Amino acid sequence: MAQEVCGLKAQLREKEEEIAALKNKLAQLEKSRAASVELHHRVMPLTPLTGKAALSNEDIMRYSRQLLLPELGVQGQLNLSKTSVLIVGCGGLGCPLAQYLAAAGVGRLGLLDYDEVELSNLHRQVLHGEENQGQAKALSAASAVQRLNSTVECIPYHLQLSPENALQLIQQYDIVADCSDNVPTRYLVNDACVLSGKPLVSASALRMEGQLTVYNYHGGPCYRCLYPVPPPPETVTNCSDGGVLGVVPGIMGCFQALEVLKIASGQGSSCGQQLVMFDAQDARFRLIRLRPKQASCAVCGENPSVTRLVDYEAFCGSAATDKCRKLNLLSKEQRITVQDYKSIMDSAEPHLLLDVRPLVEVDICHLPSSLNIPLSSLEERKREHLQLLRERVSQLKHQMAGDCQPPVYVICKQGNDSQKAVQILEKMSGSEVDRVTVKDICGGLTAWARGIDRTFPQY
Ligand SMILES: Nc1ncnc2c1ncn2[C@@H]1O[C@H](COP(=O)(O)OP(=O)(O)OP(=O)(O)O)[C@@H](O)[C@H]1O
Ligand SMILES: [Zn+2]
Repeated sequence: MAQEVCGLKAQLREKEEEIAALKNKLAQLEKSRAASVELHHRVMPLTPLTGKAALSNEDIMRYSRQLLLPELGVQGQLNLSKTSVLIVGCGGLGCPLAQYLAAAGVGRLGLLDYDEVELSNLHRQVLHGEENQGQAKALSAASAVQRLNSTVECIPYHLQLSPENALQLIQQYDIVADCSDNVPTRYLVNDACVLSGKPLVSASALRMEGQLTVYNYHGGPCYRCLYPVPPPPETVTNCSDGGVLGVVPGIMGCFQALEVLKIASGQGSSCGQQLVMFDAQDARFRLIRLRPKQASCAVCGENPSVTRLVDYEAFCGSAATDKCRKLNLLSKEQRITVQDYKSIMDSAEPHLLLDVRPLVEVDICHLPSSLNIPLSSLEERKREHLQLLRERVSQLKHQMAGDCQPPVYVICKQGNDSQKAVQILEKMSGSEVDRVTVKDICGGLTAWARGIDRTFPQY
């Protein structure tokens, strides 16, 4: 019996040593993986990418299923290994794009993003996991991509693409993919690609729709040829305002990967002069023939006025990030803070709280006893909604002393739409709504959740 115990103890010791050795090996592997994806905070000159002269047996096995395609073949695979691709934005489009390019064996991937991973990114930015929250998106994406294919050289840039760094960066890559989410960055990437002579595989996705085009490719148009003037900033919707079904950027990012792979392998893209429009609701793709390259284009035309990168935020009238789009439409007197509103609420002073978000957002969360009239209904002067507003105001009037009118406080998600609503209500005539004092609650429900009630949901 004692002998048996001794034997078991020895076995246990052996296993423990084995586990310790494995743990050690794992730690070393983690360390070397982390080292192989060192984060770049500025643009550095890269060594020229040589690619492979021939495929190894391991390459043949790894890429065997695509090597079998006559459209790709060995030469196509070797071409991929010689190609570098810069991905601008490691979000909903950039993640699937980077994943498929790495899996397919592209030689070098530049992964650029200034932002960090947030919980609300995870439904669509599929290279990032829960444990990556707070980490630079570029690093998180690069680590995931390296796990998938360690033979691909990955260069994560934790910085914002700007007129100061764009040319130096883009000149070092063969193909550029625009996976960003704002108009100034789109013009910046376009101009830098035209000035450096690089094809630009560009896509976008919002709500249930996506679009894709390849610009500046084989004599085709550039982004400016088609959109010489930026849209007014207030007409641009982003994912955090309009929402997006995660799989839609997933499909469009994969589509970008397809076009990049076709260009890189030598097959060429057929999207140089057409716009692909994807409608997820109807499960339909539509192809629209685009107008050709314009002789009058400011950057790629015959007499270009844009010969170096300019100030794109000034040109577009909006910031090159979608984080802080704060409108400032009202005077100080027309606005109150969330703290002011909390005091009004606590004092039980009669008032009307008007929530101007779309119904779908009110269903997610709302403050008690608010009246919901979406901004669009106010803009369209929807009769039944104005009637509702009149009724609520007159009910409240009974609680007021003398002939006083109850004040109306307007709230939305971030305090932009509520300002527009205040302007609309102030312009309304007495026959539409009674004369009332209308004020905006600065920063909306986001400010409420951050400054007053930490348990209130943020989205
Ligand atoms: N000029 C830029 N330089 C670097 N990265 C950029 C630039 N402009 C946009 N991006 C990045 O492009 C990505 C766009 O992806 P996406 O719209 O899916 O993400 P998001 O901005 O995190 O989303 P949400 O709007 O839900 O917060 C973002 O990660 C953003 O940080
Ligand atoms: Zn052009």
